[in-house]
Amino acid sequence: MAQPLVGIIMGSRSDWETMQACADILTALDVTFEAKIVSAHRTPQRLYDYATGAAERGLKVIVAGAGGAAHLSGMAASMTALPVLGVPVESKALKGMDSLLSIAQMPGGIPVGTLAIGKPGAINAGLLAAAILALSDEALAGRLADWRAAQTESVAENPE
Ligand SMILES: Nc1c(C(=O)O)ncn1[C@@H]1O[C@H](COP(=O)(O)O)[C@@H](O)[C@H]1O
Repeated sequence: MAQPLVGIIMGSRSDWETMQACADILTALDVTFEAKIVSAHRTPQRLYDYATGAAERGLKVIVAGAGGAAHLSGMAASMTALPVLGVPVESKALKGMDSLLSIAQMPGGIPVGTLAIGKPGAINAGLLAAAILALSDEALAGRLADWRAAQTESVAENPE
């Protein structure tokens, strides 16, 4: 199996429905990734092992999706120098506002690149991870440019 460059982690299996959109984009762009359930709250040792070992294992970007009190991305970012992108998963009680604020409002010094709530955020996390990797991968930069051109092409000018 090819070396994964992006690590998609999520706090619960219930987040997969959202985070699959990130995986789909990476697949479309031919970017290797892995997807794991890792929780700061429920599996703290798994998170510690994952984050501290990520760079050594060859990952280049981590995308972390979680909902509610979403500590996953911030805690991951505290333990690795890799870029961490946070996807606020929509929560039932507060529609993802809790997830968004707990991911975005990091203290200065430990950044998490925060995306939009839900699937749009998961899609954009995939695109942003690809854009980061494309800085040092010309072929991927070309695939990303093609993807964007196809998207532009698909937008009709007239509403009917
Ligand atoms: N926010 C976190 C973390 C974390 O931040 O580490 N671990 C699980 N969770 C979140 O709890 C929500 C409900 O989880 P369940 O559906 O398993 O009850 C999920 O959206 C998950 O991301």
